[in-house]
Amino acid sequence: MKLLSLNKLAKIYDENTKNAVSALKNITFEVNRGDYVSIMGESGAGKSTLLDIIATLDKPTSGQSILNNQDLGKLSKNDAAKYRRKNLGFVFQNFNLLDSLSNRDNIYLPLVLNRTPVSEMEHRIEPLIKSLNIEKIIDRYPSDISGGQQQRIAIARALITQPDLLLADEPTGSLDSNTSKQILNLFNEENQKGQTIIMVTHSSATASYSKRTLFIKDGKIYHDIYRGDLSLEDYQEKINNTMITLTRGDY
Ligand SMILES: Nc1ncnc2c1ncn2[C@@H]1O[C@H](COP(=O)(O)OP(=O)(O)OP(=O)(O)O)[C@@H](O)[C@H]1O
Repeated sequence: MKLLSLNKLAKIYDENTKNAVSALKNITFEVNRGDYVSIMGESGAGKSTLLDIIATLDKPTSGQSILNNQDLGKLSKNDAAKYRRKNLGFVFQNFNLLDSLSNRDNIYLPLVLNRTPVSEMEHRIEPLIKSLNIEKIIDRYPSDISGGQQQRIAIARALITQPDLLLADEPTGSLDSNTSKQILNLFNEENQKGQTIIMVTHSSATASYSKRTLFIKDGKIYHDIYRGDLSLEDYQEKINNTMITLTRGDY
């Protein structure tokens, strides 16, 4: 079932000035519920711009981004903030946890902002504590735990609102390769439980954990590949080969 549709999406920064940058051009694709899509491309290709538009942090110059029948470009700033808190979860490269709050309170934060009753917050955090293996650190503070543990707390914070869509921007960019694998395995577990995920990454190893990889080049979709029955290694090789042809196309 379709969750997200991008229709002929374009973004021009500083339109009608001599500094105009055409960051996205005619982007059209759909994401189904339960999909796990990674977005790859060289620096400056338009990945962050695309993620910002899907995240309702920015608006397209033309075209539409429709999530669950809601045209995101039509939301006012206030409504976009409410929509984000209710329907989207975010995981960032640098975790973005608040040091002044305990890990538990960091996880509760989006629910506090949504005025969720305490009993409901306690009910929702329990399965996350178990599945993300954060029992031992839940009442400590972000500055007292490792990067991988901080990312687990950040994932719990993103999932506690039970978002339609989890958006991740280089979620393993600050982690060593073993810890990255653990975090990516957690994403896979959540995806197997039905969580839809879109993840921006520079790393083919990271992208190989997803079910589908979209390649962006110069603001356009260059390629769209599916893992299908491929092993992690074979899928990573396919992603690497696509990145090589994408890069070579410059010359
Ligand atoms: N706020 C802005 N104002 C003007 N131009 C911008 C702005 N943000 C991005 N751009 C330009 O839009 C294009 C796409 O940038 P974007 O940040 O989306 O690329 P990216 O693929 O995410 O790159 P990276 O991998 O380096 O983060 C680039 O040419 C960039 O310079």
